[in-house]
Amino acid sequence: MIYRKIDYFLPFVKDAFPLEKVPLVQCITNVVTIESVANALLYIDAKPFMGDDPRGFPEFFQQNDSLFLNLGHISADREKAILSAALIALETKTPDVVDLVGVAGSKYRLKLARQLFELRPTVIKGNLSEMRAFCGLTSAARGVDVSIEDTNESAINDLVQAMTQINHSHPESLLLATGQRDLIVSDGKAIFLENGTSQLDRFTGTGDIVGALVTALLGAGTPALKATIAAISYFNLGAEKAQKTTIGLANFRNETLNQLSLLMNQPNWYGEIRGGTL
Ligand SMILES: Nc1ncnc2c1ncn2[C@@H]1O[C@H](COP(=O)(O)OP(=O)(O)OP(=O)(O)O)[C@@H](O)[C@H]1O
Ligand SMILES: Cc1ncsc1CCO
Ligand SMILES: [Mg+2]
Repeated sequence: MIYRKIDYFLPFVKDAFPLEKVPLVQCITNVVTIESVANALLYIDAKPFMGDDPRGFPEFFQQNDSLFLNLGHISADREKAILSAALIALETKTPDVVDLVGVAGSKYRLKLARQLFELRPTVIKGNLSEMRAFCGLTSAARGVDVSIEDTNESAINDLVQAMTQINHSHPESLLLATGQRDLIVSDGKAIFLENGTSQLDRFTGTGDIVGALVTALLGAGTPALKATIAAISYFNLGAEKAQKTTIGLANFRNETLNQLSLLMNQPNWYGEIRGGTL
């Protein structure tokens, strides 16, 4: 693990915000956090569209700039809709992000995730426990959150190795695993980021929001690695700021979301990025 100075990260964050254009981001996402995801997109000046009915897809895909597919809330119908949207994204070269919510504890989600991966999403992401399950490693997760046992040094090393192998056979897709330390594997390169605060584990939808922010940046024309590093750093540095001025989780949540619209006005918002290469 080599820590890198801010100069290493500058090309990935410097001009990422404000977005170059206002992207229309189509989201098929879970009902738990759908409103937070839509508002988070609006706060960074993207346009959300929660269009999940396949009857609308031919029209939606003429308008959208990118697609967010989140497995947090699945039914037989939604599974069909997600697969059909991923196929159209491949055909129309619409950049897309697959969020592996719940794959660690749900075999049919894992099966769907593998099917979606064959359709070459631009980015595939999950928390550390979800990404372990996706890579075929044992995962200690219960439900949708990271399990502490999946976050120690040796678990992280195994995961980076497994992600690198998968990236080798599927070079079109960037892999992202989130948690206290975020891991990114793309083009054979492995990068880690360490911003954020432990309270981010204590309100729901943080991973969903990060997934949607990556999707918005892709929709604005940002390449995958830059979109991923910029989205995570922007969200996590906003949360660090929120933590300093709030008491209580509901206020922290509110201020973290508030920072999505504010942080970009600070010229050096990325100055405190911590991370490096693996
Ligand atoms: N303990 C932590 N310390 C610092 N940052 C964290 C921590 N846990 C999560 N984060 C940050 O919070 C964001 C969401 O990551 P997390 O792994 O919690 O997603 P998730 O489990 O998919 O969330 P959800 O399922 O609630 O949407 C990421 O940007 C990550 O870096
Ligand atoms: C709590 C929860 N359950 C299914 S999806 C979801 C939101 C976090 O992704
Ligand atoms: Mg998640």
